[in-house]
Amino acid sequence: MATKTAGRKMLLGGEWVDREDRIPVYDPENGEQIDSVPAAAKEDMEYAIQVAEEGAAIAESLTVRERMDILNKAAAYIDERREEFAETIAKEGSKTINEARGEAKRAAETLRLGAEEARRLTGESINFDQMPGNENRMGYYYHFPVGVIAAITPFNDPLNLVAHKVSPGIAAGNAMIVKPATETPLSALKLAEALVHAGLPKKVLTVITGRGRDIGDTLVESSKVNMISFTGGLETGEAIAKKAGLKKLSMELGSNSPAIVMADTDLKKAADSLTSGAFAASGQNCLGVQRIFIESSVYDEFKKHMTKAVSSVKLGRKLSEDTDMGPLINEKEAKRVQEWVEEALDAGGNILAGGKREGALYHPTLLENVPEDATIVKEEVFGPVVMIFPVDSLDEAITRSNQVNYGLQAGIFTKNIDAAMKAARRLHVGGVMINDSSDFRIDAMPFGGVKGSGLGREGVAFAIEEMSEKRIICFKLEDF
Ligand SMILES: NC(=O)c1ccc[n+]([C@@H]2O[C@H](COP(=O)([O-])OP(=O)(O)OC[C@H]3O[C@@H](n4cnc5c(N)ncnc54)[C@H](O)[C@@H]3O)[C@@H](O)[C@H]2O)c1
Ligand SMILES: O=C[C@H](O)CS(=O)(=O)O
Repeated sequence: MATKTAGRKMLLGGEWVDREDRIPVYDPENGEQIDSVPAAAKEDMEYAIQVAEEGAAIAESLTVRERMDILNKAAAYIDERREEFAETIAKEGSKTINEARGEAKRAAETLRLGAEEARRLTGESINFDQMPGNENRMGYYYHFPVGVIAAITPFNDPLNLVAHKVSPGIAAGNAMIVKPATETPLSALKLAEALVHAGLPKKVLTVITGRGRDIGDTLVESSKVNMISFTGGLETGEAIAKKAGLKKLSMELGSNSPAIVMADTDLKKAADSLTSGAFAASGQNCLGVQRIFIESSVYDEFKKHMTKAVSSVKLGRKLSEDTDMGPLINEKEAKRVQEWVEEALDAGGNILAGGKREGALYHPTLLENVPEDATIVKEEVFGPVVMIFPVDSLDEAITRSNQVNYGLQAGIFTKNIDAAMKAARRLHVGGVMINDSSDFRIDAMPFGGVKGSGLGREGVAFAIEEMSEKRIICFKLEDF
C-alpha cells in the first residue's frame, strides 16, 4: 500500500482547517489511497455559508484591477507548477498525464479569461427619451454581483471545471463556496492554494470537502446562497433544482453526443477524430462521442477505419507518456459500462473492438447493430464505448441524433456546406462542430446544452453574466 501522505486540509472561512473524520482519496488505477481530505459536517457547511455572506461584501469591494491581478497571478501560479497540478489530476482521477497537462494548461487560461472579463463587465446608457415625456431623463445600467455562489463540481475535470466557476465568480465580485467531487477533491484544493497565494482575501473562497449526504442539502437549500452553479449528472441536477428554491441556477449536465459522417468526407480522418472524441478521459467526458451515424454507402469502409483506430488506442499506466487511455473513476463505473454493453449484445448488438474489463479499466469499445431502445443508446454511457449506425440520409441522421433527452454538442463530417448548415440548424444541441467531433471546446466559447444537458451557458464571458445582476440608474433632471 502507498504510504498515506499527510492529509490535506480544506479551506473554510479563510483558514486551512482539518477534521478528524476524513475521506480517503484513491488512485483508480490501483485502488491505492493517495491522500485524504476532511469530511466536513453539516455545521461546517452552515459556518461556510455564514462566512460567505461576509465574504460577499469583501469580494464586491475588490476593485476590478484587484480581481484581475488575483486571477492573473493564480494563473501564473498554475503555469509555474503545471506538472504538479497535472500529476494531482492524473493520480486522483482517470486522466493520463498528457490529458492532465492539457487540463492544467486550460485551467490557467480559464483564470486569465476571468481577468479579461472582469475588465469588460460594464453596462451601457439607456435612451429614456425614446418614450415621449422622458426628455429630461438620462441613465445607464451596470452589473453587480449575485452575492454567494455555491459551485458544485464533477470528478472528471477536477481542476478546469472548478476554474470555470471560480474565475467568473470572482471576476464578478462574488463569494464562492466550492464543493468538489468526493472522488477528486485534491485539484480543487490546489486551485484554492493558487488563489490564496495570489492574494484572494479571506472569506471570499471556501473549498469544502465532504460527503454529499452530509453537506449537500445544507448548501443547496440555504436561502443565503444566491446561486447554484452545478456541473454533474442529470439526475443530481434535477434533485438539486427541486431542493434549491428561489435562486439562480446554472446547470451543466449530462450528454449523449452524436456525430454524423457523410459520404463526401475523408473517412479515415473522421474515424481518427471520432476515436479521440470517444475515448478522451476514458469516455468520462460530457462531450464524448457516443453515437455515430454514417451514410450507408460508406458504412463498411468507415467501419474498417473506425475499428482499426479504436483497436489502436494505447492502454497503460496513467503517468506513462505514451498511454492514450486510463481507467474509469472506479471499478463500480467500469462494471456499469460492462453491464450496459452486455445488455446491448443480448439485444442483438455486436462488438467490433474492445468489450473487456480489467478492474476499473474498460477497454475502448466499438459496437454496431445496437437497437435504438438499448440503455447504452438512450442514456449517457460516460465511459469508453462508441456505437456506429448506418443511415440512408442526412435527415435520418439528424432525426436519430435528436432522439435522446440530451443536447450538448454534436459533430458532422462533410464537405457540403448545405449539409453542414442543415445540421447546424436542425441538431437540437448547444453546439455543432463541423468537421470535428462533438468533443471540441475552447474555454472562451459559450458552453452548455438543451434538454437534459442543462440550463444556461458557461464559458467565462457567459458565466460572468449569469453570476451578475443588472441595476438600472435613471436621473430625472430639471432643465438641461
Ligand atoms: N455539461 C458539462 O459541462 C459537464 C461537464 C463535466 C461533467 N458533466 C456531467 O457530470 C457527470 C459525471 O460527473 P459526476 O459523476 O461527478 O456527477 P454527479 O452528479 O454524481 O456529482 C457531481 C457533483 O454533485 C455532488 N452531489 C451529488 N449529489 C448531491 C446532492 N444531493 N447535493 C449536492 N451535491 C451533490 C457530487 O458530490 C459532485 O460534487 C456526467 O453526467 C457528465 O456528463 C457535465
Ligand atoms: O466533461 C465535460 C467537459 O466540460 C468537457 S471539456 O473538458 O471542458 O472540454
